[in-house]
Amino acid sequence: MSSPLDECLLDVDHYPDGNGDHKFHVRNLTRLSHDGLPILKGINLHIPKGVIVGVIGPSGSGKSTLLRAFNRLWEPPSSSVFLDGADICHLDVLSLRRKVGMLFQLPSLFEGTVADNVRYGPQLRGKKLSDDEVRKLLIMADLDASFMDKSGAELSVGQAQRVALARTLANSPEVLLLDEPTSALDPISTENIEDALVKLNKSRGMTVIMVSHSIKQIQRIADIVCLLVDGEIVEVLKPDQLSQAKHPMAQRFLQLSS
Ligand SMILES: Nc1ncnc2c1ncn2[C@@H]1O[C@H](COP(=O)(O)OP(=O)(O)OP(=O)(O)O)[C@@H](O)[C@H]1O
Repeated sequence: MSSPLDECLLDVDHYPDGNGDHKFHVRNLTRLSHDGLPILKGINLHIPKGVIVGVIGPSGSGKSTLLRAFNRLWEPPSSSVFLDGADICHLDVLSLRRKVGMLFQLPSLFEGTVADNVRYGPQLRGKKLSDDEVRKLLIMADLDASFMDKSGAELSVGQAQRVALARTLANSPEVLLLDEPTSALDPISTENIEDALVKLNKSRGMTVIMVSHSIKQIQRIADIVCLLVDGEIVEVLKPDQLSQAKHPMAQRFLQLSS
């Protein structure tokens, strides 16, 4: 019997649409720029439930574009991205983004306190989180509950990123998309965020898809790594097998990045 990680390596055609074992299923995902140049060239990928997937590759290879397709920040063509077997183009976009939360490189907090930020998403749906619920979410994001009444403006970038994580977690996402979430942070803040992600993955089975420029970071936390070169996934490897990448551009990228 194959493990979930092995399944990620299999060709998409082995599975019919709606296979329940995968969180995401990407089929022939293609994007052209306004000038007609290919940005994504027919990506095929299965992402099993509950894994941490690292996406790495040279600058301009299409990593952010791929990530943004998963919650329709970029609208993919229909029948190319499936969440739990459902074409995401047919889902209500706001419910999709609650299920598939996203953190960016730089946190952008709203005006008000940390608690106001964390309460934001549920409040849109008419639910007011109690102080206790806010504290729990902050702790889940590896931030001390005493931060609750601080203003967003008082925080360091690393603390603000963890508030942004708690704000995302308040929507109870099943998947977290992360676009270089620690590239603006110092090593200690980076470790705090990584710890929080690993805990969320282990304790809640949250699926995490993370773009990172740091191969070391990917090796620390990812279960599986997708190497994207020039709009194509050229390798899907386990983190300890990265040195075995065969594609010449992937090898060069890995050599220069290590
Ligand atoms: N909205 C857009 N319109 C036109 N071209 C775009 C658009 N978004 C991205 N691109 C182009 O698509 C290519 C891939 O961009 P993308 O940001 O996805 O790459 P990346 O791998 O995330 O890069 P980086 O590591 O530098 O962030 C680039 O050549 C970029 O200029």
